[in-house]
Amino acid sequence: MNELWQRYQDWLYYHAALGLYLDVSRMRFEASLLASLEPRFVRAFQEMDALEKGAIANPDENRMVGHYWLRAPELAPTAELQRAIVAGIEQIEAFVQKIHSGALHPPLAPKFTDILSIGIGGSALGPQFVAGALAPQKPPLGIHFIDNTDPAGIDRVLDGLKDRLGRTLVLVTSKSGGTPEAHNGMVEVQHAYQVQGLDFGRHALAITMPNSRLDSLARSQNWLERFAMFDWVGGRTSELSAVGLLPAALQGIDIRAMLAGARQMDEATRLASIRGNPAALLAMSWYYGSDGRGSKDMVVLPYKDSLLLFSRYLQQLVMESLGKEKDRDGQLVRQGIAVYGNKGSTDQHAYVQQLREGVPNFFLTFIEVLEDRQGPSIELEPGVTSGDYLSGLLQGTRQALYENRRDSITLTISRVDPRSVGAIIALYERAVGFYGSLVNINAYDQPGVEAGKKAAASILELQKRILQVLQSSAQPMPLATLAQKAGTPEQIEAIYKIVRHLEANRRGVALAGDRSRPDSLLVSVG
Ligand SMILES: O=P(O)(O)OC[C@H]1O[C@](O)(CO)[C@@H](O)[C@@H]1O
Repeated sequence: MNELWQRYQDWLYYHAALGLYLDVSRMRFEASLLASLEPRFVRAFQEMDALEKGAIANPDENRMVGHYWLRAPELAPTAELQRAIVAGIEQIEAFVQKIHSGALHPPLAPKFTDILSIGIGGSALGPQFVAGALAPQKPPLGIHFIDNTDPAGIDRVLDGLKDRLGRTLVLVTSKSGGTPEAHNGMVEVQHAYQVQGLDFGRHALAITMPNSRLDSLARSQNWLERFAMFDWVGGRTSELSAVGLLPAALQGIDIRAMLAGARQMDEATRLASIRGNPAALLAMSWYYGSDGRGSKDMVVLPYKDSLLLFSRYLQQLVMESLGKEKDRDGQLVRQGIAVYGNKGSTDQHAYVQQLREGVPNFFLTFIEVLEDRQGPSIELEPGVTSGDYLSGLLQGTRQALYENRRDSITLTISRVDPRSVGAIIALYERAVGFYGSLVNINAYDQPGVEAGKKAAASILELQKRILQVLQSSAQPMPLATLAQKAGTPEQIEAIYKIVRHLEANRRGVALAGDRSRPDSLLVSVG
C-alpha cells in the first residue's frame, strides 16, 4: 500500500495556478517506459514547437494548425493573423453586448431570449459540452441545438421553441459552410420562420469560413452578422474560436476566463519534459494503456453531472484525430483509441460491472471535481454529505478496478468554472497532438469521414434516378427490373431500402408483396 502511495506522489502532476492535478500512478507502466519513449517525445516536442510556429502541420490538407494561437494571438506567425484573432474576439464581445443590452433586438420583441445553434461535429460538440458545464442557472439566453438531419429531432427542438421563435437568435455554424446536416437544419429552421411570417435574416448569424457557401448565403440574405472561422483551426479544436466563444458569451459565460485557462495550460504543456508536462503524461499513459496501437479503449468518467458531455466531446477530439488507417509514411497502421463514457457514479449502475470483472479491454480516466457545490451541504447522516458519497464512490471504483488490474488516470480540478474548462480542453488538445507524433500519424486530417459522405450523396442521386424510372412507368415492377432500368443492377439492396423508406414516409411509392421476401415485392408510384 505504501508503495502505491509513494508511486502516487512520484508521478503526481500539480498545476498550482489552475488548481489541477493529474495522477497517472494507477497506470501500471514501469519507469523504464519513460526512457524508451524519450526519442519519440523529443520528436513530439519538436513537432509541436514547429506547429506552433506555423509549420504546415496538416500536410494532407496543406494547412497550418493554429488552435493554440486562439488564446495567445501574439504567437500566431504573422501580424495579420494576430490582428484577425484579436479582432474576432472583440467582434464577439461587441455583438454580445448589443444582444444583452437589447440594442440589437428581434423585429417584434425587445430582446432575444433564446439561441438556436445549428451545426454538427466540432461545430456542435464543444458548444454543447460548454453549455452543460458552464451555463448559469438563469442565462441571459437559453441555448438549444439542432445537430442532426433527423426530422423528428428538428421538430422536437422547433416545437419547444414554437412560441419563442420570434425572440430566438439562430446561430448557423459550419466551418466548411457545406456540411449537409447543418445546411438541412438551417433550411428547416428558415422554413419554420417563414411559416410564422418571421424574417429569418433578422434572426440569423453565420459562423463559417469567409466565402464559404454559408458565408455567401448569409451575406446575400443580409443576416445579422457573420463570424469568421479560420482555415487553420480544425472543427474538433474550434471550441475556443468563435464556434464556442460566441454561444458561450451569449449565455453569460466568461470567455476571457476560458481563454486564460487554456492559455495557462498551453504554457504548461509547452515544457519539453515528459514528467513535468501534463499533456505528455497523458499521451504517455494512453500509449502505455493501449500498447501504442489502440488495443484498449479509453473510458472517461467525470464524477460531475455538468461534465456529462465531456466524454462525447473527447470522443470526436480523440477518435477523429487518432483513428487513422495509415501513418505519415504511408504504412498501414490502423491507429486510434476508442473513447466512451458518460458520468460517475451513474455509470456504476450501468456498465461498471463489466469493467470490474469482464473483458479487460480498456483503461479509465476519472475526472474528479473537488468542490461539491456552491454553498453548504446538508448532512445525510452525521458527518456525511451527498458529495462525500460521490467522492467515496470515485475512490472506491478506482480502487476496486485497480485491484482487478484495471488501470486508470485521475484528473482532478478544483471546480467546474470557465478557467478549468478552458484548461482541460487545452490539455486534451495537446495530448492528442503529442500522441499523434508518438504513433507517427497526422492527427489533424479526417480523410475517413469523406467516404461515408460520398456514399450518402450517391444514394440520394440514386433515389432521384429511381423516382424518374418509376414515374415513367405505368406498371408496378419488381425491384430487379427497377434496378435494371435505373442502370444499377448491382445497387438492388440500396434501391430496396430507398423505396421502403419512401413508402414509410408516404412519398407516393407503394410496395406490394411478401415483406419478408423483398425479391417478391412490386414497386409502383401512385
Ligand atoms: O463545421 P463543418 O464544416 O460543418 O464540419 C462539421 C464536422 O464535420 C467533420 O468535417 C467531419 O465530417 C468534422 O471534422 C467537423 O467538425
